[in-house]
Amino acid sequence: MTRPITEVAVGIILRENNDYLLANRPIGKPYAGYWEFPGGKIEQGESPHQALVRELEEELGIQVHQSHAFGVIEHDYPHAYVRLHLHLVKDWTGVPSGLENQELNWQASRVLTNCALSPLLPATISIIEMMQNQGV
Ligand SMILES: Nc1nc2c([nH]c(=O)n2[C@H]2C[C@H](O)[C@@H](COP(=O)(O)OP(=O)(O)OP(=O)(O)O)O2)c(=O)[nH]1
Repeated sequence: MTRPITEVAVGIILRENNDYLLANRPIGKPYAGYWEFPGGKIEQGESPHQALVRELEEELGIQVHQSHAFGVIEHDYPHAYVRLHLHLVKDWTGVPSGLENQELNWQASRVLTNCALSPLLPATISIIEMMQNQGV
């Protein structure tokens, strides 16, 4: 039997000095306490960009003006088979805050071994590797 696919929009939010933002998954979600890129499930009829605009306003209180597709990766978790639509978000305004009580942290380096945050979601590790390989 094929598993349903959960479509997810993932924002690689970059600030002017090129740091990227990670968030800690809040209690109550699968993999609570793991670090991830902000984002969430795409609702029916939404594009990944539209989902990001909604999710990043809800979770962080920031306004996304533009985003650019960066790639798609899939991951088979025990709780779900997910397809992550990765978007680079450079054009945004506001001050990110953890509106769902999640901790936030800006990271400077794309080198995985230099990421001070642990644990990372398995698919999040692949995203950081992609960023490094593609010189983001
Ligand atoms: N946001 C995000 N999700 C990721 C990453 N890596 C990764 O495997 N995922 C997976 C974990 C989850 O199974 C799924 C995202 O779903 P979610 O539960 O966070 O979505 P949501 O905020 O819409 O949650 P919900 O409360 O509406 O259920 O994607 C990542 O870097 N960022």
